[in-house]
Amino acid sequence: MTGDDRGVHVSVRGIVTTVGEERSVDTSHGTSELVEVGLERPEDTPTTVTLWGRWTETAAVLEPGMELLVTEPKREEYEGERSFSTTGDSYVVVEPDFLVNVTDVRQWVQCPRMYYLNKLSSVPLAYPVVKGTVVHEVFGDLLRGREFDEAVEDRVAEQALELGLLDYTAADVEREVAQNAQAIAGWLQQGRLADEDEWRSERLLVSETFGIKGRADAIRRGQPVELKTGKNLKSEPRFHDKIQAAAYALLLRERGVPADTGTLLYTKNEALDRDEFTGDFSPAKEFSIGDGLLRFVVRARNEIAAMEFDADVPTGYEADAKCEYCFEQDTCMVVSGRLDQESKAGQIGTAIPEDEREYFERTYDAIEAERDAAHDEFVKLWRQTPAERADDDRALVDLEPVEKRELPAGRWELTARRTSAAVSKIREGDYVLASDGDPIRGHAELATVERLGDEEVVLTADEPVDVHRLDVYPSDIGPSRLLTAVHDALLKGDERRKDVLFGRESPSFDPTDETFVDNNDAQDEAVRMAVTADDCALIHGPPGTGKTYTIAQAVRAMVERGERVLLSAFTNRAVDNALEAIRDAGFEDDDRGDIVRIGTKSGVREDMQDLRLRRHGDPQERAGELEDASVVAATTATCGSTVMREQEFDVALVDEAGQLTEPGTLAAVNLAERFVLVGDHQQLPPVVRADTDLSRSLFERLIDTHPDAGVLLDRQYRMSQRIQAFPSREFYDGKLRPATGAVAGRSLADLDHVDVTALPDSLRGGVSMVDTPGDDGRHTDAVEAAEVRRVVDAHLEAGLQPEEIGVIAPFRAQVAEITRDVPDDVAVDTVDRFQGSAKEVIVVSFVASDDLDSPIFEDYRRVNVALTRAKRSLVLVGDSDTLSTDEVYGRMVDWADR
Ligand SMILES: Nc1ncnc2c1ncn2[C@@H]1O[C@H](COP(=O)(O)OP(=O)(O)OP(=O)(O)O)[C@@H](O)[C@H]1O
Repeated sequence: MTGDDRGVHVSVRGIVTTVGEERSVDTSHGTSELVEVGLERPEDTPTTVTLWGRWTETAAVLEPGMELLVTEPKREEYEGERSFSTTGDSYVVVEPDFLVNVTDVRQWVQCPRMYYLNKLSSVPLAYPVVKGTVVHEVFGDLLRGREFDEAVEDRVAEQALELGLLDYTAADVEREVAQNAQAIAGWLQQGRLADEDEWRSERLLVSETFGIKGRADAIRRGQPVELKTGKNLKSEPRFHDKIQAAAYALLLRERGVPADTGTLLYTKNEALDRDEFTGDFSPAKEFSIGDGLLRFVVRARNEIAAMEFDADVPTGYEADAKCEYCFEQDTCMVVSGRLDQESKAGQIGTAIPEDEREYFERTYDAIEAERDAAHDEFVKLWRQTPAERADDDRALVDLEPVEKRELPAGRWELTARRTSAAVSKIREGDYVLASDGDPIRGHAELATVERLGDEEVVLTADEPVDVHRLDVYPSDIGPSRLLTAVHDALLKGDERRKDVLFGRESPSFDPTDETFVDNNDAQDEAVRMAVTADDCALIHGPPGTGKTYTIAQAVRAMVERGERVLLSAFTNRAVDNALEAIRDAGFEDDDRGDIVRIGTKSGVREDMQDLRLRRHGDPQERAGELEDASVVAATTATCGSTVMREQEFDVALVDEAGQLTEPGTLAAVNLAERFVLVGDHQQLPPVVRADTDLSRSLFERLIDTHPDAGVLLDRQYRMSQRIQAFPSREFYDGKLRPATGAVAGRSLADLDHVDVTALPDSLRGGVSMVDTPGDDGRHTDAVEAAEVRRVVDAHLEAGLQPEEIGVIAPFRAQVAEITRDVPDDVAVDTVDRFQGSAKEVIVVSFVASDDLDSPIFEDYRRVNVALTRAKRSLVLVGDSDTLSTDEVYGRMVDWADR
């Protein structure tokens, strides 16, 4: 038993070991089916649970290894053995930690194949979808009391970019949306007259019992309301629409709200011409939600969870769906044909080659593993205590609500005071769960972090909430976009491109003897390859070798040739750095074309805001700005967005390619005829949650497969020769050299404002080791932190400016410990956040007193990044004995200690 044996919410939970045959038995209520399931329980004895009646349908999808939860079971003792069986109140949940979206359940009920297709290829840019979004937003606005015309106008303007790309004018869309919204407004009005309506819009509901999550369009007097922008002239809502409302009712019930009625609002009904049709024109259709329907929802959800357990592919035979009436039939047949899958609709076209199918399946599984890992993050919202969440840097706790201010459009600005200087992953611009202290069972709202100061945090949200806690919102949009990228590359991609990606053909180049960079041969060659590549070019740039500079020269040369360029990178920072270099190269002055930066306000750096494409406004203007731009810059994640997937480029240039997964890279390169990847696979690898081969970048694989398409930038403009020596030898086969004599000879003594004689002898050598015994802290080391502070102070006293000094530590806790006592302008951060930047002086705190069990040591590439941030002086602080237990770090200590 988990939880309280005698409590109300009793349940039995375990891992399935055996699934018996279905049997019929005669009971006092007639004949009934049953299946016995063996369960292993982590902290209890193994047991058996008998699933009765329609729960045998769930038993049919069960397999050993799956986790099973049965609520409200009956307990039986027989000859000392305890067993369980379902009761009339029970729910049976397969893999309860796998969170299925309500919209997925709806789709699955329509056709399991449709659910699968939707996973592979996210929603394309299409007018009905955009209009649907606008109507939903207007609905929310009306609920919050916003004025009708203003809401329609503003929400249409918000979708200007999408609408413009689809060639719709604002006036046309406003007219149509107004018609749809009229139905809602009228219906709302009736409720208001009765003066008993209690509404709230867009509610996020996550169920820890049923493994379901979703956002209900609205809750009215505790009952779910779903909006559909279609018509329905029958008196009953459509079955799959009912399923959606019923799922929300289930989640509300879990919270103790007695939801038993669903309402579907078909907004188009009111807009129809009544003379043409006969039928039920009322937009709102209510239906009652009984236990049978709720159990149906859970069984459908179980089918999805069971299928995802071993990443099976549904065939469509699972459902009664009629393929000939399905508007997805063609797509379904094409996907079945290309991937040689069995499907009810049948196959058309020829299958992609064996190796591509194998790649597809392997990558699909790896992405699904990422999705599972994202789900684990959700589960932590209720499994971990607030303190554990805070320790994991995934929450800010102990906030005190200060103010709730209503904003003009009915949204809210929420201010809370921070009671500690705790660190977390939460940043300005992030989407977070703002809650009263319990993000799952309490009151929680999805909110945007507008400002995050040391004292205060300011958020905006649809509804007011007393903010006591913020949690990172574990979105799974990432995996969905990755799947789409793989689908687009393999099923829709160009054949020649795939020949190159799969190593069947070598990339070709169209030679030119033009010179692009006159003082650096490797850079010159890199730009030449980038400009003349028919398929792809790979630029390997170790630290400080002018990757950004090379990218700027390449983009300039490409635009000069009349090409349209997509400039992308893993992080916003790299995108903005590249743009800065392009501007520095005089791009705009030459009037060669426009640059457009796509990103959120908080994601884009201040000095690039003028390039940022605004989304609000007139459709034709917004779309024109994007379509006319000769350079479009965005992160690779944004390249997977609906709008970007519609764009076409001659060439995609992707920076930080060593940090991108294969599908992450494909999201950008899918949009262009040819591509250039720039990166360094000896620095940080792709960040992935699950241990799969997604952690190897496409860049690294292609450098291996097509060495001739690659070029190494071998001259670095950053580090003194003394600093460069070790990383060059260990990580770049000794090929890295200083670009000039001046770079080679760099030292603190060159800086006019620095008096080197004021530094202790031990810190004058360019690379130094400060040996500390350390303390026993796991994530912090106070002794080491104190030493780091002394080193920083010594440099400040010698005249260095705080902003010329950087400190790198492996854990955020150590970062916080050090930050407390050094001046604000000294940058203190983890390796991951230091990649791509450099300082005159870098101090590295290793926090290793007993073993090398820390993120910085997981991978030599992290240490490489840490060591190569320094220009003139590098100070390593740590326990040299512990460090020397590893061969590479032993050599590092010898080098530093020289
Ligand atoms: N060919 C060149 N001639 C003169 N200066 C150059 C040249 N290439 C690069 N530089 C200079 O070297 C410095 C480092 O270049 P850049 O920032 O492009 O390096 P990077 O490889 O992008 O660095 P990181 O490793 O941090 O990504 C810059 O100040 C840049 O202006």
